[in-house]
Amino acid sequence: MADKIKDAKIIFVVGGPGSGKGTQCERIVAKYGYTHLSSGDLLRAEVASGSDRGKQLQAIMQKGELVPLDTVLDMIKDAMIAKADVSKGFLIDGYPREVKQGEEFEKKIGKPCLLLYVDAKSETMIKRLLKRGETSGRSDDNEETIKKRLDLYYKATEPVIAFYESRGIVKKVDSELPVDEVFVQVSQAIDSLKP
Ligand SMILES: Nc1ncnc2c1ncn2[C@@H]1O[C@H](COP(=O)(O)OP(=O)(O)O)[C@@H](O)[C@H]1O
Ligand SMILES: Nc1ncnc2c1ncn2[C@H]1C[C@H](O)[C@@H](COP(=O)(O)OP(=O)(O)O)O1
Ligand SMILES: [Mg+2]
Repeated sequence: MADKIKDAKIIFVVGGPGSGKGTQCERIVAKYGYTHLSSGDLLRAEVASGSDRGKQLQAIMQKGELVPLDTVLDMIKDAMIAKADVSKGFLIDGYPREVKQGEEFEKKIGKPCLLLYVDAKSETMIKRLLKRGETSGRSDDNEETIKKRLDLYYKATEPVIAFYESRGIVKKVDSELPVDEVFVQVSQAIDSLKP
């Protein structure tokens, strides 16, 4: 099982909260048929299940903090194994959020061929998240938690981009632009991958 995943295309999708990762992933799924796995969505599904573990996760996420590495990585790995037979490639959205997460992923699962860096200004991300918060029902889309998520992004997640830049696999897209125009850049990044 794990061997099958090793041969699959793995794309990390990294960017600040509200930068537009989920939006672009949806478009990628529609055009390229890749499997979209969002660490945040997997965690929210666990919260929705009402399990004890879900309750612990909810408390952490509401504070804008990172849940334990092993929890997220196990969830992603299980979801990848479940799709290994049918997937043309995996979009790993919202992971890694710190360099250590990337290192552990590579030890346990495999190497990414691309890191898609979805870049937007912090003012833009705040504006989008507050707007999303009007309808998302997400307990972390409020002003106080947004500020914490942004701080943590700059502190813990930006170093992830530098880490993979040294490996030459980072493609940055300008997510200040309208969704369609961002997706033109995303498509170019994906089309440039070797088969
Ligand atoms: N390029 C864009 N221009 C304008 N609004 C955008 C753009 N990309 C995303 N949004 C909006 O910003 C919000 C956050 O996008 P989302 O894809 O959920 O971000 P993330 O998954 O990175 O948190 C959503 O409400 C989305 O509709
Ligand atoms: N890889 C990861 N490691 C630790 N915590 C994570 C995680 N991915 C998500 N979480 C937790 C903490 C985040 O603040 C919360 C929401 O994540 P998300 O849905 O990816 O946010 P967004 O798409 O707005 O960037 O879930
Ligand atoms: Mg998202």
